[in-house]
Amino acid sequence: MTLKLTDVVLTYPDGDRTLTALDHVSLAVAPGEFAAVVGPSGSGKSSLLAVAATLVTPASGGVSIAGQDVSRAGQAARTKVRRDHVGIVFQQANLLPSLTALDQLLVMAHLAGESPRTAAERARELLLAVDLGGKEHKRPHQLSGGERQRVNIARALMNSPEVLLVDEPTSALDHHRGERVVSLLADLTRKNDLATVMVTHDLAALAAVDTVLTMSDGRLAEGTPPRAH
Ligand SMILES: Nc1ncnc2c1ncn2[C@@H]1O[C@H](COP(=O)(O)OP(=O)(O)OP(=O)(O)O)[C@@H](O)[C@H]1O
Repeated sequence: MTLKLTDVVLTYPDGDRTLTALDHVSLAVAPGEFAAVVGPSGSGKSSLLAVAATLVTPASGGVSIAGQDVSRAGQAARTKVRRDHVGIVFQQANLLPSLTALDQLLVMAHLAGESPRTAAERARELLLAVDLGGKEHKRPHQLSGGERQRVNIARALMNSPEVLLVDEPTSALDHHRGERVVSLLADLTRKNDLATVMVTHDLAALAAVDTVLTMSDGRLAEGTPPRAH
């Protein structure tokens, strides 16, 4: 399993008490599997993504990414695992306003110390894969919301991650653009053998996923997605 959470408990201080955001959560996502996480506001979806992204350390339980146990790893080791194996797509595209689509991707490679030539090749391939061939030199304000989200996805794949974590990718998009982004995520998951976890409120998006995980009060229940046909 590429992403594995075992009996994870995450708590936050809440006045003189503690709030349990994740209450003994276990999940496993295999390469090529597209999982959606749904559930009411405050049920723990973002907390689950943050733990899987190694951005927060749970109070107890195991977190394994691409075969590496990161639950007891220090800050530097967690950053390395994140940089080498995890792609993260946030809700808002948060692209840098002055950079072209191509440069948004190259910044990532530069930060990772990759050779500019290999990086440029890979960045062009990824922009083609998200259907933005010909738009490499456009800046964010020259792109539609859906196109910006696709740049965001391509950027998350620059480090060739095994795990892709996606937070509400369709919330700023109309139905048609949202559908396109979700079907692109499904394609990329299969083609690149990614273990993808997508938090969503968008019920239409569930037709494209393999697994639906439902969070409620910090607990997780697994179900089968409704099929369109
Ligand atoms: N940094 C924090 N400090 C304290 N409590 C937090 C923190 N982050 C989240 N919480 C609490 O943890 C619980 C789970 O929050 P989380 O953001 O994971 O829910 P969510 O399902 O993603 O919600 P939404 O759909 O509204 O984004 C909530 O009760 C929230 O108030």
